[in-house]
Amino acid sequence: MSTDFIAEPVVAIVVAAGSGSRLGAAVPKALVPVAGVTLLRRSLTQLAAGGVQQAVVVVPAETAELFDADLLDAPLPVQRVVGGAQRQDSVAAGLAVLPDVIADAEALVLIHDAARAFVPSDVVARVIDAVRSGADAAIPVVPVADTIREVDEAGSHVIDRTRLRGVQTPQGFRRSIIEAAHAVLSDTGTPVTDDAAAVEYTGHEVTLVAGDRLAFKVTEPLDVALAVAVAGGAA
Ligand SMILES: Nc1ccn([C@@H]2O[C@H](COP(=O)(O)OP(=O)(O)OP(=O)(O)O)[C@@H](O)[C@H]2O)c(=O)n1
Ligand SMILES: C[C@](O)(CO)[C@H](O)COP(=O)(O)O
Repeated sequence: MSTDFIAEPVVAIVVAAGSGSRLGAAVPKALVPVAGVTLLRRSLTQLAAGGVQQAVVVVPAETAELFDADLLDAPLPVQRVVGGAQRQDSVAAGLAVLPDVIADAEALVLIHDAARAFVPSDVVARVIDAVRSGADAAIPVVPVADTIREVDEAGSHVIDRTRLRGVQTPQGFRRSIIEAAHAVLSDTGTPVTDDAAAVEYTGHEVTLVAGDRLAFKVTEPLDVALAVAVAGGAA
């Protein structure tokens, strides 16, 4: 009998179903080209380089067909699915098709914003390694660069930024844990802004790994200028 260790498969859910209203591009944000390569394709390439083996790509219902050409010859096997009104709905739509994509109940699931197109492959690998090593949830984080103030009715006060972290993606989970967490959110109508908050809501601990400024989220037009500079080419 072979005693070789067979690592669990790694599947990514890449959420690309946002409207991109703050960017205001003529095409869906995930299809915005930077130096000739779309944000979505860049994300898939970085995920594959970091150890992801297949992906579910969640796209907007109104423009779903526009994504087909970009997904031809993707750097890893991809299934396209339509998303929902909020990011959380889009993640849930991706999780819903996982049984069609992968049989292994203990697969690793990475959830990634297509808009974080320049995430370094070593960040992806760190997230995968942390979950493989036993973390229920692993997320990349970076220190906060600005001084931060909390505002309330009484005025505002400064927060100790040494205790704060900016949260990036991909966020990694054991499949059973993230599926159960999103089911609870759906049953209870609980909103979250990321998937680590979902598993935390269901009582799991979140492990932090080192993120990278390059995993910035393309959100506003200025971010495209940064993306072009990072890509080292013309828009
Ligand atoms: N209903 C939604 C909303 C967001 N997203 C995805 O979640 C990621 C993070 O969202 P953000 O970058 O803020 O994108 P948008 O919601 O599209 O941006 P905006 O708020 O400017 O409209 C993106 O990859 C986006 O496509 C999604 O799949 N489904
Ligand atoms: C998931 C996320 O990118 C982590 O920082 C962030 O919460 C997404 O927020 P958005 O408002 O949906 O872009």
